[in-house]
Amino acid sequence: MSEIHNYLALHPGHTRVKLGLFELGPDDPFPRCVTSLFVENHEKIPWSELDDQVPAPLECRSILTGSNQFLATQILDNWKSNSPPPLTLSENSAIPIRSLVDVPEKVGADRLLNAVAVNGLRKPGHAAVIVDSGTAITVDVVNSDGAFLGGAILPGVLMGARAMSEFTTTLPLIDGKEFLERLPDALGRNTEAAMASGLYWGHLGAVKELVARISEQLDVPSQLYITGGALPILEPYFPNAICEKNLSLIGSVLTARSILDGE
Ligand SMILES: Nc1ncnc2c1ncn2[C@@H]1O[C@H](COP(=O)(O)OP(=O)(O)O)[C@@H](O)[C@H]1O
Ligand SMILES: CC(C)(COP(=O)(O)O)[C@@H](O)C(=O)NCCC(=O)O
Ligand SMILES: [K+]
Repeated sequence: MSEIHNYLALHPGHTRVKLGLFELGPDDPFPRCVTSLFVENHEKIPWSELDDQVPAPLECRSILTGSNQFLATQILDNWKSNSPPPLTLSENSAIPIRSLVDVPEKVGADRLLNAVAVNGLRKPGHAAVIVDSGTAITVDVVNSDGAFLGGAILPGVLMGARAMSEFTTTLPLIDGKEFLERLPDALGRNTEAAMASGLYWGHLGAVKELVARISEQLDVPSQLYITGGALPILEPYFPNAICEKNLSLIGSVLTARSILDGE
């Protein structure tokens, strides 16, 4: 009987560390999520919360990926002494995807991992457009053969808020949590409200425009996948999209299997 493995995936981004525990058999197209949690970068990883659910160290394969190298090194330095160190990715060529871009090694591993996950989930014969709205926003494409074609990179919502206050002498720093959790009126009647409107609705508009323009270039039907911390903002406006908060973790687990099983 083929063996199902447990996987612990950690993905430090520029805002949060995403962690998840998954199960995956050798022939499964994608892993089953047992549990996942997201920890703000300034907070400690609550290992004790996971301890009940994480199997004994030697029975669990672990992988550490992510766009934030600084945080990845910190996690590695503080790795639990009774567990074997996690698999890390020193180069993109270890990620099981063909990359048809100018310089494949320069692509953020997070973008390729999302694409690997989508290749496990995608309808056969369909291409996919992948939106990851996090610290930065990426809108990428995999073609119907599963190759990564590149896409667009733009500032994330909170980065935009920070930039407006840093690059002007007049605009305040508005509280991200507040405006992201309450739908702003498009017609803002004071500075803060106008900034909240621009950031919120501008983010939605930018993503819609990029998805439309990129989809137009595809010669086969495509599916839309959305992930990232701003997923709750986008989800209501893309009723046909597949929304998956764990996309980068799923891609990490599929990558770990491909490396460890030498597929
Ligand atoms: N409650 C929220 N609603 C909508 N968007 C949010 C919320 N909280 C955070 N965000 C957005 O998500 C981003 C963090 O997303 P995340 O996927 O964790 O980042 P990273 O790209 O670094 O992995 C924030 O910078 C912000 O733009
Ligand atoms: C664009 C990114 C900063 C996104 O990072 P994130 O918002 O997920 O933390 C990351 O994918 C990256 O550093 N990319 C390198 C350049 C490239 O992908 O071409
Ligand atoms: K992102």
